[in-house]
Amino acid sequence: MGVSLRSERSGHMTDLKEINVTSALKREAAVTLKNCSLSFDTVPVLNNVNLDVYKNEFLTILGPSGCGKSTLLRLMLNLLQPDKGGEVIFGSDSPSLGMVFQKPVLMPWLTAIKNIELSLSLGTNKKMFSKKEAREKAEGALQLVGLQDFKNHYPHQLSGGMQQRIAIARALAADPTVLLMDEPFGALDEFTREKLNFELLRLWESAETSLSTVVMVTHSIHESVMMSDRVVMMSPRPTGVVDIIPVPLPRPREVGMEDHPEFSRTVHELRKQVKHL
Ligand SMILES: Nc1ncnc2c1ncn2[C@@H]1O[C@H](COP(=O)(O)OP(=O)(O)OP(=O)(O)O)[C@@H](O)[C@H]1O
Repeated sequence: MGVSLRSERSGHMTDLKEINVTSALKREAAVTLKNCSLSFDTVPVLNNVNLDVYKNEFLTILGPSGCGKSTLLRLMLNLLQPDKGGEVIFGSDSPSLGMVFQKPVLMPWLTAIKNIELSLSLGTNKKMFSKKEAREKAEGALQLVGLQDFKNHYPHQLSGGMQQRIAIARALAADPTVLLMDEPFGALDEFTREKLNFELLRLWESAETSLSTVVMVTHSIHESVMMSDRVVMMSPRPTGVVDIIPVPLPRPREVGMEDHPEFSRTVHELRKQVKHL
């Protein structure tokens, strides 16, 4: 079976045919969750989650509503800490993290480019980028998502899909190597959602971005199979990892890949799992 991997240096896709990939390559983790449990007050949410997120992979997370998927991302972002005994371990070259939420959360009084510049002037970014660099980074990021001509538009002058592209540009502007996405396209119509799915894959595959790893929470089985290398299936709360299902589809993923026999087989396997949750 042909399996495609993203080459670390160039970002180009390589077909490795008839090779047992698991044994041929030792995969390095970008982020590891080790024995992670977490409760809010007395309510247990995560129950001993163990997960390796590999460098250069596109990982999706599926699970019932309220099971703790966003909580898992917040652990990776260091916004929450696991209960005693749990650890979030980052890979050897300390990946930088970017985050995209379900809603774009743009400042309505700032233009698209000013929204991005603002994010580059906050927290640790503040020390990293001068004003001039922030402007250049913001312009570059807008170009990546194809919205350079809308840089002076305010959020209310942009469609929902365009606003979400600005949110992606904002996350990419600081050159993250790991991008965490919490149902980023959940609020969009199907047409826009599919378009942005392929745009995101193009950005991840492109040598123009520093992106190596994407972790995306989604409610859509179809989206998880179309986008990812592996799908993590979570159980209802208190949540653990039920299974991790590889998606043996070639890359680049394209429109029409739904006709690939592995697409329907993987969708079927995931549906069976969801039924038993
Ligand atoms: N800050 C908080 N304080 C108390 N409880 C919280 C907090 N944040 C989340 N929870 C609870 O933790 C559980 C998991 O929430 P989380 O948002 O991680 O789930 P989810 O799987 O992302 O849900 P959905 O798919 O509906 O977005 C829920 O029961 C929620 O009520």
